[in-house]
Amino acid sequence: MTISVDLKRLDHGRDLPLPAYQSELAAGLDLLAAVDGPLFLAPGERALVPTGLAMALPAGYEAQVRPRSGLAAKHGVTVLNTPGTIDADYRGEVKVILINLGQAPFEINRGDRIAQMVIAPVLQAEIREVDALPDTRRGAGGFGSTGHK
Ligand SMILES: O=c1ccn([C@H]2C[C@H](O)[C@@H](COP(=O)(O)OP(=O)(O)OP(=O)(O)O)O2)c(=O)[nH]1
Ligand SMILES: [Mg+2]
Repeated sequence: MTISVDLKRLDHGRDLPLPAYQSELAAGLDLLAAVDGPLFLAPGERALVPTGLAMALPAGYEAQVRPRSGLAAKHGVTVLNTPGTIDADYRGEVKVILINLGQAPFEINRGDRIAQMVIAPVLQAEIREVDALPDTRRGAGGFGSTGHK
């Protein structure tokens, strides 16, 4: 299914290409780093990386900021708060909280594809407080209660 999403390139991202799906049925749009110069992430270090983008999602949708598996597998670099949540009413700059969990410093340059953004439908719940919840077979069992293998 396809929906329209309004994206705005901010001044410091004006020269960067718009995020794009990299294959016909890709789920995520790659997000680019709108940094001025190289940004070095030491092992264990994190950074709030600008994308130079703002957006307006339709009501009923969110955008999820997710890691790229290549960066994670090759360099240990991931999105700290994955999946990051972009609310439909957010008009600020989309930023990516990257963390280097690898053992070597990681360099980010302008235009590098640092994360991906998945547009997804989201429901808002109408919360009703109750005194009792319906019984189930699982009950309060969790956290490995069904076995460990
Ligand atoms: O990876 C992220 C996560 C969030 N945001 C922006 C969009 C989102 O709509 C807003 C708030 O995010 P969130 O609700 O996760 O953060 P918070 O700490 O709860 O901040 P707030 O009190 O502003 O909601 O920040 C990003 O740009 N990147
Ligand atoms: Mg919040």
